[in-house]
Amino acid sequence: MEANQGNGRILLVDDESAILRTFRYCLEDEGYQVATASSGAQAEAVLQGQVFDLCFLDLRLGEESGLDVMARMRAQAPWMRVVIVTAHSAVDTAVDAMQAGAADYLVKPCSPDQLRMAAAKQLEVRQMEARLESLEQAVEQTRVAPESRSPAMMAVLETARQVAGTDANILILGESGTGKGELARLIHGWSGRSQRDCVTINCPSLTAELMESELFGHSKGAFTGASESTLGRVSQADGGTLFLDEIGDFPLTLQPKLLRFIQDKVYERVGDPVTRQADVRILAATNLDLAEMVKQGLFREDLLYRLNVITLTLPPLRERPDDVLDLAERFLARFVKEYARPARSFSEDARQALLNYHWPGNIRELRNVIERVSIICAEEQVAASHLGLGEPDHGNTAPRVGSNLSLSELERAHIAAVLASSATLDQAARTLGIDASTLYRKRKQLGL
Ligand SMILES: Nc1ncnc2c1ncn2[C@@H]1O[C@H](COP(=O)(O)OP(=O)(O)OP(=O)(O)O)[C@@H](O)[C@H]1O
Repeated sequence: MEANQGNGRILLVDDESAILRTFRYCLEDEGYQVATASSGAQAEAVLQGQVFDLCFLDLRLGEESGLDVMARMRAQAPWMRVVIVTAHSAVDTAVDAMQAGAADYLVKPCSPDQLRMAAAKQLEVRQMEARLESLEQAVEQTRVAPESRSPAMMAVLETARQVAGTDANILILGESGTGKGELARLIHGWSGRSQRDCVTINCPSLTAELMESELFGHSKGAFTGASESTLGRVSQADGGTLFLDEIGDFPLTLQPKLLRFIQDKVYERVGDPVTRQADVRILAATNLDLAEMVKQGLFREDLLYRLNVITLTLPPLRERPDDVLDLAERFLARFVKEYARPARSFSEDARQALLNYHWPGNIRELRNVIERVSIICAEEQVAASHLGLGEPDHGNTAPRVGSNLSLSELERAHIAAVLASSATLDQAARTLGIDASTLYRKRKQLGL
């Protein structure tokens, strides 16, 4: 519980000024930031301007129904934990409040120790909740240590390590599937910010309006459907790192607001004029040619110069032949363990096939191929025929409607062909008749 010492923002709501004063002194002594309100309306006004992790709420606020006040506060700040403060005689109402979403209750009069413990307990939960998302992302896949025998890759890793500890913004370039997201998470892990979150935003998946509220948050009622306030990714990344994946697809109309945030570290939530600050290190990645996009008026030059203080370019897998077999072996070991399958090694012809293939989908494609082979290979040794890698044939063997293909194979081939002939993801999505976020997910899913 000591981990929370001094690290929590607490709102006290009570109509008795003596209680507010005593609670405040006790909690400020612990190093917490404390604000007070003596009515529901005042509490809501305070919540408009500041973010709190925890609220101690007296349900008896004059004429107002404490449960209504709690419901309004929870809609405004759903992340905030609420502890009900109640007299012995009103424990029943506290129990109702807990059913309505309060985290705990405290019976008055309480000792300073009881108050401190109640605060520490809730702040610990709040902190754990905030970290859960990033941890889930991290454990989703056991990451293979970033070892490489390729000189180009070794140079990138070396520079990445050197600059990780600075707050310089980094732009990571490379073809799709080369591991840009992976490198961003490594840089965060090597930086002094690793105890805080590395928050990722996938730029193509959102329209300008949704992106603004995703990034900066919004207040309740800011637009139709905004029934609850949200904190926004920038606030979530405070003290940590914000990774803007596929920055080339960041909405042009929103680029000035991102630029201002990167320059001045200040922002406003949608529908809320209060200017807030966040200390966030920016990493961005793209497989697009941003300089060319600047020339075409599709990307702001000033934003590009803010993002690319350091540029790291990941080599495509076909230029890392030394790493292909190492990676393949590591993926094989991992997937056969995961699926409890018999394959243990690659035959000589399989090794040759892995080396001869061009890997247009880079590490992502290699990973998908090895995952598939781990499942289908019933022998100890994987043969070239299991891998099913032929050089891409530009002759007349392209999948055709009505040929001997499953629906998903046909879908994959069609999406790949449309992507190859489209200038942007948006254009490809329009041709395919799906929205960009669906296309984005499908690309990842199909390893394109
Ligand atoms: N060094 C590595 N070791 C193991 N797996 C890796 C490594 N680098 C990347 N991968 C895996 O390859 C896949 C693609 O990586 P990642 O998403 O980071 O690529 P990307 O360049 O960001 O792709 P895109 O541009 O499509 O977003 C992921 O499944 C990732 O886990």
